[in-house]
Amino acid sequence: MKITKDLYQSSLALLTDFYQLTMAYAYWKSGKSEQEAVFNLFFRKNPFQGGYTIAAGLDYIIDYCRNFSFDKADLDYLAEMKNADGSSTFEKGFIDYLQNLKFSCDIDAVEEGTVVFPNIPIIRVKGPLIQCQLLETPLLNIVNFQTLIATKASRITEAAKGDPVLEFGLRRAQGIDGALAASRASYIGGCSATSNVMAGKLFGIPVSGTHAHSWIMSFDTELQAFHAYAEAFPDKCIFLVDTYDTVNGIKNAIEVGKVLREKGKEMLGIRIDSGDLAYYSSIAREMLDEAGFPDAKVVASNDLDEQIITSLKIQEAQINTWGVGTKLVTAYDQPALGAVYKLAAVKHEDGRWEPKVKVSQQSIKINIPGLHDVVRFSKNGKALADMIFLIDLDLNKRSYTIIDPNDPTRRKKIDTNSLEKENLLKPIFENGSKIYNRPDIHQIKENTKRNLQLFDKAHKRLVNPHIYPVGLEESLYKMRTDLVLKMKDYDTQ
Ligand SMILES: Nc1ncnc2c1ncn2[C@@H]1O[C@H](COP(=O)(O)OP(=O)(O)OP(=O)(O)O)[C@@H](O)[C@H]1O
Ligand SMILES: O=P(O)(O)OC[C@H]1O[C@H](OP(=O)(O)OP(=O)(O)O)[C@H](O)[C@@H]1O
Ligand SMILES: O=C(O)c1cccnc1
Ligand SMILES: [Mg+2]
Repeated sequence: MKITKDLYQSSLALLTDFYQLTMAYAYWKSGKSEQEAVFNLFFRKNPFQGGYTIAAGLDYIIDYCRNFSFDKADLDYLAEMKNADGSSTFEKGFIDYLQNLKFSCDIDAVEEGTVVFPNIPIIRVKGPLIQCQLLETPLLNIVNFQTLIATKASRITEAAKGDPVLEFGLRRAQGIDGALAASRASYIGGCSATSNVMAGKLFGIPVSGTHAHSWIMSFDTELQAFHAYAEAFPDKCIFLVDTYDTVNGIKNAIEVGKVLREKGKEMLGIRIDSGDLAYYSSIAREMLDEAGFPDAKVVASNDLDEQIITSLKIQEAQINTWGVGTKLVTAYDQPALGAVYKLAAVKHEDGRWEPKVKVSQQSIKINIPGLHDVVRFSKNGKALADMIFLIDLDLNKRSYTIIDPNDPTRRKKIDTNSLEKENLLKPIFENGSKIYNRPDIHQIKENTKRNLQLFDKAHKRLVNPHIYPVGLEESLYKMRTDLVLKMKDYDTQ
């Protein structure tokens, strides 16, 4: 079993729901497999009751699509599948079809690190129906998790107000692949480093850490343990001070810090992992300052999340660096994003695109039909609104009206005079060939930072954020409403 990022670079065509394969077979049987279609991947609600979301996962998707093929073992497995009556599930002609299948879709997507909102297409896939369909499950699997964790990391780092946040989650993450993806997404979202060494090696994320209580406990005294650590790592000493008695632990750290200084080395700091973190961090700060260690940092950990960090900031806790594990990598308070992937249009033989809609009792569940794009309007470096529009719309008009897809009374008129506009969907694949230059992980992280600066703090606050306007351009809104009404009539006939 390969457990590295290479996993995404081998054949993973079977990493899909069985129904994608049964639909693929039925598309093939009914002669529809090559019909062109467009699917959009989007989510309906920002996670964590927040006001924004950070897109992540595209790099994995690029690998997935580039390596999209059924290898011999995959095909043998499918050929062996039987129906209840003993007949083959998939006939030989279909297995041969899959053997020759080459990824040939166009994919447009928002770049990783982009701030996104409900209803915006994060990924748009255009191509043969059968291929678009087979991509549904893996695309959702990848984007849902990494986007969720990048968003959680962003919230946690926003709460830390510029202090470094170290991701310590590996031991509590959802399995091996979940841990690796979480470390990657946490870095994209704003964390400074990870304790996960394999993530460091695979993705180029900085690796860092301190030491555990077991190190202290393995010696007769805490002081002996600190001295021994200082011998081994004179340049990397962050002493964990709370194994027995926190105040005494700080005293011991200072004592060893002085010995280090005599050798021309500086203790980096201390870590506190239990008790009242506001109280003990303030005591630590005072003791360190008084002893002549004003540059020594106070690291805190212990079941932290954005709410506790916010509270500790309000209490004026003297914490410089935050170690966050469990609640970050498991997205503890909301374990899934809920992004979906929906058919938006199919192309007919005469070249005409037909928009498609799924009617639902819940208006939030009605998708946005047709071939559309999304543009972000901004002014003087501040984002004002996002507009989802049909791709043949004239983008040089003086003004537009955007309408909330779930509430037609929420509208906004956009006078485009002196506004900057950016198309959020960037071309990634054209006819199956990658045309996108992938940024490295540090550039993606920078993109997150740049994107967040575009948004007013009212949209970024953790509780009851101000809703950022995202709407359908009027003519798209009308087309969608008409189509829903038409499909409802059709149903009741
Ligand atoms: N001043 C504080 N304000 C708000 N939350 C805090 C504060 N200090 C610590 N916490 C949080 O309270 C929770 C529990 O802390 P508690 O004092 O119970 O430590 P603990 O878990 O008992 O320590 P130990 O590891 O020794 O069991 C943790 O999530 C911690 O981050
Ligand atoms: O608290 P998290 O955000 O998950 O961060 C990681 C935690 O992992 C370690 O202890 P561990 O939880 O293994 O043991 P402990 O709680 O008994 O200290 C570390 O000391 C942190 O407290
Ligand atoms: O390096 C650390 O301090 C660390 C690493 C993993 C989990 N908790 C703490
Ligand atoms: Mg713990």
